[in-house]
Amino acid sequence: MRASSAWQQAWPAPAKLNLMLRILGRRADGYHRLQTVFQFIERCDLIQFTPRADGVIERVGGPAEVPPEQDLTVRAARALQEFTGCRDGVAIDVCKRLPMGGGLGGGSSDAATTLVALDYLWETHLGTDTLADLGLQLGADVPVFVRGSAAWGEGVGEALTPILLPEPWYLVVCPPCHVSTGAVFADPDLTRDSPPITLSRFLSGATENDCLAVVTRRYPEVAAALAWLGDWGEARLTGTGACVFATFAASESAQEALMHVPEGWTAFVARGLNRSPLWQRLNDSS
Ligand SMILES: C[C@](O)(CO)[C@H](O)COP(=O)(O)OP(=O)(O)OC[C@H]1O[C@@H](n2ccc(N)nc2=O)[C@H](O)[C@@H]1O
Ligand SMILES: Nc1ncnc2c1ncn2[C@@H]1O[C@H](COP(=O)(O)OP(=O)(O)OP(=O)(O)O)[C@@H](O)[C@H]1O
Repeated sequence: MRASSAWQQAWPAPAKLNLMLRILGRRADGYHRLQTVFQFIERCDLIQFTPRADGVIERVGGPAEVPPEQDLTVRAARALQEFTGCRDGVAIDVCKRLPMGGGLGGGSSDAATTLVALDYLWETHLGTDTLADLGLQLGADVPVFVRGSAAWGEGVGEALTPILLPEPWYLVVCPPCHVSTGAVFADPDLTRDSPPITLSRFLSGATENDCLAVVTRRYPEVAAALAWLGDWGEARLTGTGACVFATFAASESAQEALMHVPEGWTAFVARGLNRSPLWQRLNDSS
């Protein structure tokens, strides 16, 4: 068991954007078959892990609205402990900076960072493939964060092919609503029969998100954010929302747009990343 302390030693859990999202069909278990493109952004939650020798897993800090036992960090730590039979425990402190229910995958990323960090700190040595499989049991978005590469995603989002994309600046706008991913995927009006496309079709401009119509009907705030952002560039929805984003070639132009975001919406500018900062953090430790 390796020691870890101070916030400077915190592990990053970055957000993701879905640069496009197609829904090809629904499986017997209710999950949907997708095609999507994941890219990370440099905006992160931060998580501090303090290993304990007594086997106890506890969350000592985190979002008040998520009870500790339901927190994906705690659930990920328990899953790893049970899978490996490891007798170590951990105190987990989550500094939440990503909006929840925003389609940025914050909870999934927190789970992935917990799996990767504890696999190192507990010296369980499962490695990426097994951690990604374990993560998939916690959420469809967890494997991409475990693997840490921008990717073309298929299956339920777990069949991942790493890709290299331009790394532009994004303006991400978060309207004041919390989208339930489950409710969007359960909506009878959801498009579920999109024909599959190739990566090159995406690269030549097929960037639709099949959740858009249902999300904007259920959440007018998302429609308003898309309309506002559309004046600055091509406005897209990430995942099931609520966040929307647009691409900028230069940080300055993204910052200029940020200054005009209407009051009441949170927003930030962040660089796109093909490699998750989680892996840089792991390399710094090793
Ligand atoms: C929309 C995306 O964020 C795109 O990256 C993901 O597909 C959602 O990933 P996630 O939040 O990790 O999803 P989970 O926590 O596994 O599932 C939340 C809910 O979304 C639905 N769900 C999710 C992923 C998927 N491929 N099909 C689904 O139908 C399931 O009904 C589930 O009840
Ligand atoms: N550490 C955590 N951070 C955020 N949410 C968590 C966490 N643990 C559990 N949750 C639960 O997961 C829900 C979804 O949170 P999350 O921030 O991942 O949404 P999201 O960005 O819409 O995700 P996705 O794009 O994967 O659907 C929250 O509403 C919360 O109830």
